[in-house]
Amino acid sequence: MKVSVIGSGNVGATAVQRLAELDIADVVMLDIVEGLPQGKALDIAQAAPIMGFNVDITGSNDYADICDSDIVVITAGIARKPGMDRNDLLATNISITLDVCDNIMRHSPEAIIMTVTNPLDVITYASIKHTQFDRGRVFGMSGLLDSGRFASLIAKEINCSVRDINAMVLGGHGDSMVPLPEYTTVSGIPLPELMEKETIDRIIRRTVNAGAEIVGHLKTGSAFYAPSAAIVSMTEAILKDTKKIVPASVYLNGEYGLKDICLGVPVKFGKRGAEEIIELKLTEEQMIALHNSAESVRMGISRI
Ligand SMILES: NC(=O)C1=CN([C@@H]2O[C@H](COP(=O)(O)OP(=O)(O)OC[C@H]3O[C@@H](n4cnc5c(N)ncnc54)[C@H](O)[C@@H]3O)[C@@H](O)[C@H]2O)C=CC1
Ligand SMILES: O=C([O-])CC(=O)C(=O)O
Repeated sequence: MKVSVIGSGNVGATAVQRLAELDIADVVMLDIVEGLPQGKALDIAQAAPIMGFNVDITGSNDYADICDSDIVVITAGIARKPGMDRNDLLATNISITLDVCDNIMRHSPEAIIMTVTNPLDVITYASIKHTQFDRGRVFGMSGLLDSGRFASLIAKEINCSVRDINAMVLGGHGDSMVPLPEYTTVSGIPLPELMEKETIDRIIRRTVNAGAEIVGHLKTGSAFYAPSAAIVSMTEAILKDTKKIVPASVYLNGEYGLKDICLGVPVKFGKRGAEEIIELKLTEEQMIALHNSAESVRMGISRI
């Protein structure tokens, strides 16, 4: 098995470290900056004897090295700084992404593509249109991260183990995301049975703002530990064909009443990538929120 990660910055390099420690695939890390992926790859490889993993880690500036990848993860691009919206990254990141897609088509045309670069849903849409790959082979990491944040905040609030929580956040990876308390459970108990609406609303507001909250602390960039964890969880589901269901940004073709857009919905992941979209029964209010989120993604799409 082989996974290539494009972009060796905070998200890319941390994802490579986590992937290496998982010990299930050789990893190529690539960046436009000379020396950066080579140095980080060497550093990670030299942790292998200490941590006990045994996969090859290659750092490169040459796309020939990504040949025959099972999965290519795109993290190349700029990250936001305080005061910026994810959409402010679009102009720069779209041209980077399309260049990366051209190189994937040339050097690893059979690969599954996981996009991470922001604004996530617009970048995923552009990647699908540009590559013309089957929609199961191009999808974005977003909802698993947002659900992880929701779950972490719930666990803190009720003082329980994060392991007992299954959270569900749909919609675009931005301010319009749609956390679903009714589909979020603690040991099988739906959240609204455990918490007052005001408490849930407060946690939802913090979940929606979680990326910006971290940008506000870091000042120089955005989150990467939880994002890389989500990348690796989805990668593992594909490589091991586990059929894990998590929310992710996929191309919708009528599901949830939406067409020709990428948006976060529950997806089953296996060896063919995004193998199946799960259609949840939503209340009218939830459906309106999802469609409003789609509208804000469409505004980004109209700019490409
Ligand atoms: N989908 C999600 O949930 C998340 C998305 N992100 C996004 O991921 C992206 C990366 O974030 P970070 O790693 O923190 O940024 P970073 O600035 O630490 O790393 C980005 C890397 O991309 C490289 N790069 C730029 N242009 C390139 C090109 N043409 N080819 C190859 N490499 C290129 C840069 O040299 C840099 O090393 C950002 O757009 C950020 O907004 C970050 C966290 C979560
Ligand atoms: O906030 C950002 O810009 C990075 C990101 O998408 C996240 O951490 O959710």
